[in-house]
Amino acid sequence: MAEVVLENISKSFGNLKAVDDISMTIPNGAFVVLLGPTGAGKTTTLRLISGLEKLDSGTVHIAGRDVGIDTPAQRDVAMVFQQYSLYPHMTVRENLSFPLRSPILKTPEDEITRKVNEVSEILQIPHKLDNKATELSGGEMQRVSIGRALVRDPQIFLMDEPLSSLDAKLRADLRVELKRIQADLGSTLLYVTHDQVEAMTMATHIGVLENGRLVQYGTPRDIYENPGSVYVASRLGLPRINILPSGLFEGDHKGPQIGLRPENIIEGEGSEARVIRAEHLGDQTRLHLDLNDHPVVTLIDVHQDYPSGKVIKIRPHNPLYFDASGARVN
Ligand SMILES: Nc1ncnc2c1ncn2[C@@H]1O[C@H](COP(=O)(O)OP(=O)(O)OP(=O)(O)O)[C@@H](O)[C@H]1O
Repeated sequence: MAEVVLENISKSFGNLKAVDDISMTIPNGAFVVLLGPTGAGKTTTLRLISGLEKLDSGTVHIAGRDVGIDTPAQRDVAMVFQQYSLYPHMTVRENLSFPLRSPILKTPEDEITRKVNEVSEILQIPHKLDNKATELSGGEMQRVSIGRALVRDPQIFLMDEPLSSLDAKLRADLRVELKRIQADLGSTLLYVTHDQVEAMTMATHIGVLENGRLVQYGTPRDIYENPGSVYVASRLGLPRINILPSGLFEGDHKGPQIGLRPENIIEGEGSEARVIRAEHLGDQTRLHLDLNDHPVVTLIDVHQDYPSGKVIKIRPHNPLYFDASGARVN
């Protein structure tokens, strides 16, 4: 496992800057999550590190070595894609063994058997080991794809939404397993996801991408509590942070836009808001409000009754402030 350092890396497709001057260090043993909407440049960043895509400019160092001219195989990275990439004519066991049989690794047979069995247990597919890859469901194929990476001991794992095609229960199980494996082995991992829960629970660091640029890089807590912009603040937190004109609330304000997460809204005093509806999600209840023609979403006590049309009062508590362009000001 190794530290990976990106220095000023860029990649364009025609006129489009898919990755725009990104510099970041992925520390040895870190679990780094890249967050950003579709098209932000997450997959291209992974492909540049793996060598599947060629850099326009900048450098990638893996374990202190510039890998600029190395092939993907020479870089010794293990990549898991969103779409499964298995050998269809091979069994699950053969698919999982394949990476270990490379002439470079020369893994002994008993070691291959041990690794394949261990990984199939983790991924809950030991009963499918002798099935052909074509005889698996989509979720099973995806687990075998993850397994093909996990049997190896690469410099870095690069994973592109590896859990997105799985059902909620399996996703939750594998989230815990992946984090455990990474922590046990001290693996270095760069992981792309749209799923906030995955990002908050697994990451040691989060990098937020916007139009090919890295706009913030820090711990999950830092990104949540100290976002540098409306854009970053909107990446984490469910329901999403409410961004409103500050003038909707009385008092002095540090900027023209106020950012309110549910924990920043105090009920019972302040500005009047009308209840649109309460959404009962089981473990939480979301309250949709209309505040002077601005929608506001917050959380309320599960047991309280909020009929539509009821008027309540709300006021900010320790809010975030942003300027007109969306940059943080407090
Ligand atoms: N081979 C390519 N040729 C042309 N344009 C490309 C190519 N690969 C990516 N792009 C463009 O580069 C931009 C970044 O794409 P990328 O796949 O890195 O985004 P992403 O953040 O991973 O998005 P998603 O969440 O949808 O996977 C997009 O606008 C995409 O259309």
